[in-house]
Amino acid sequence: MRRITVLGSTGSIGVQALDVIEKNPDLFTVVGLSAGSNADLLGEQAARFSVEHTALGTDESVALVRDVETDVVLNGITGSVGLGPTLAALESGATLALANKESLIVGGDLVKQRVSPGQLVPVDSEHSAIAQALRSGTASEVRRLVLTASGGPFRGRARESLRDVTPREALAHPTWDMGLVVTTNSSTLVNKGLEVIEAHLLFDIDYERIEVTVHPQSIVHSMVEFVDGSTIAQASPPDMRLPISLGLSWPDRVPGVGVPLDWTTSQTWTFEPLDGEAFPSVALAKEVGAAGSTYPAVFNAANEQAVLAFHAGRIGYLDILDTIRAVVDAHSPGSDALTLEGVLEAERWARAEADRLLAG
Ligand SMILES: NC(=O)C1=CN([C@@H]2O[C@H](COP(=O)(O)OP(=O)(O)OC[C@H]3O[C@@H](n4cnc5c(N)ncnc54)[C@H](OP(=O)(O)O)[C@@H]3O)[C@@H](O)[C@H]2O)C=CC1
Ligand SMILES: CC(=O)[C@@H](O)[C@H](O)COP(=O)(O)O
Ligand SMILES: [Mn+2]
Repeated sequence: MRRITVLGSTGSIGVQALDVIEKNPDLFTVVGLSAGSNADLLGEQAARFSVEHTALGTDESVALVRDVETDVVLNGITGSVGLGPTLAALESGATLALANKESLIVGGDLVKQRVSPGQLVPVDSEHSAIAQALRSGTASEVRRLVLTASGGPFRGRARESLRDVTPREALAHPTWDMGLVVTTNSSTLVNKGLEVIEAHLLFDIDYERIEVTVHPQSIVHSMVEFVDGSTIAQASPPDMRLPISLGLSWPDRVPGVGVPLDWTTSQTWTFEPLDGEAFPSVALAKEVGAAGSTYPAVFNAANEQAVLAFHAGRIGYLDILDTIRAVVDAHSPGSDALTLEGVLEAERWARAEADRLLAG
């Protein structure tokens, strides 16, 4: 029986994780829950799972992770505020099932240095797919990683045609039902850019050997190409409960957690190149990833500010990418080795710089 702490239990990942746990009472028990501000739902969840320890906000989430003995911490918080809880989870010695990709991306080596072998299990669907595919080979046999992208709701559109799209249109994801930030990021392809950096950090593969292909059906969740020309892909209908369950029970699979593909009906899976002119975010993310230091933190923080401003109706859709680019260009990182204070300071600067540009 694994004891699970779910951070961000009131969100999309958190609610689906509790569904997996509830259906598998012989495998999992919940010992801690946290949310940002939704105290009502958190209270209901605590009552439903008889959980004694709950937390609201980042500081309480960190304390929860430190104080409550647990086998697995699922970090389902959204945004780089998840960094403190991620570091606390690693320090606690528990397995970290990581949906909160932002904490790995902004923390970079600071996070990696704290990870014991096998301690971090990716929950993001693409990275779970790669981790599953890598069970069939060693890292030295990998030629490249190929991340799939749905292409989002604006796939096939030219950049200029996106100037007046609304928040509602940006939230109409074609295949996944997710929280506001990651859904918006899918529409701009910033999510895929973040995921390229995440893949580099998780699997130690150079950026030149990480590619993105657009796969609108979101059935193949990513692929590993090996040195002999073999490619192993992981495929399943789009349902996060599968990678969440693997995060909670790695390396074991949870029987019945997902519905398998139906091979009795016709289906078509398509793959097409990413339109880098309409969606420059992946190329920009590779640039900031390769630059390293505090650049990924600045990229992410500028995006978080711009996404909030877009949903508040303060800026247009194309301003999101323009702002990220301008903030990244204006950034000059300190020359010293990456420190937590350095990352937090770079983030503060990037948020202020983004807000200044957006207000203008
Ligand atoms: N949803 C999905 O299918 C996928 C999500 N991911 C990643 O998983 C993470 C979560 O995404 P998603 O579930 O969609 O997001 P949601 O917006 O649906 O949920 C976010 C959760 O984080 C909580 N939260 C926000 N701020 C804080 C804070 N300061 N301290 C503690 N908890 C906080 C929210 O609480 P409250 O409700 O109180 O605001 C909520 O429980 C993101 O990093 C995303 O990129 C990755 C792959 C797929
Ligand atoms: C389900 C999941 O992992 C999301 O991060 C997903 O990747 C979003 O889809 P796209 O970014 O490919 O549109
Ligand atoms: Mn993903």
